[in-house]
Amino acid sequence: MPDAEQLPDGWEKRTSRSTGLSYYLNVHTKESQWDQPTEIAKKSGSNAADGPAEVQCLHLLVKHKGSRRPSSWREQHITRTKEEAQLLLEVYRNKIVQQETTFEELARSYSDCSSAKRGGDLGKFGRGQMQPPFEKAAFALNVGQLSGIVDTDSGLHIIQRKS
Ligand SMILES: O=C(O)CN(Cc1ccccc1)C(=O)c1nc(-c2ccccc2)[nH]c1C(=O)O
Repeated sequence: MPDAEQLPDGWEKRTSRSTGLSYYLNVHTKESQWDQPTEIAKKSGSNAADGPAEVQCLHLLVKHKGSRRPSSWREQHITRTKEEAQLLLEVYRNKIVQQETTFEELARSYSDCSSAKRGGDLGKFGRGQMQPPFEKAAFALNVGQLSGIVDTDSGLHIIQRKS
């Protein structure tokens, strides 16, 4: 059983401002996770030879009033705050982790991205195609893994890598 305060290299323990819950931040990829890490934090893009040329991911985007385009198929004028968006995504993420529903079902209903109609499926993409924070998080995922909350100019996302 790992010592409660002893974290593997590359991780920091943080507290969510919206929920007060503790989470863990990978200082290299800036990606967060709820589960206490047991392995050294993965470095993004550590070696092109080791990373995949492209990945296929699902994502669920929750926009907020600070998003670059605070409008979507769901809501013409998005006024929620970033904190409210974070809270929503934490609820969605927990539902997926608890297997109460599927990523695709939630994305289809609640994602503010046009990919909602495809269950959040973005298809395959390579490096240089997505916003840097999104790319870093997506390429740091193992196949099947669910990201923490990822912050881009479009809004807040959770990402699941499919291949
Ligand atoms: O950021 C902007 O200025 C406007 N965008 C970019 C956009 C707009 C329409 C379709 C795809 C991307 C979005 O806000 C946006 N970003 C995304 C996005 C962001 C990261 C990864 C995948 C999709 N989807 C959307 C959308 O409306 O559907």
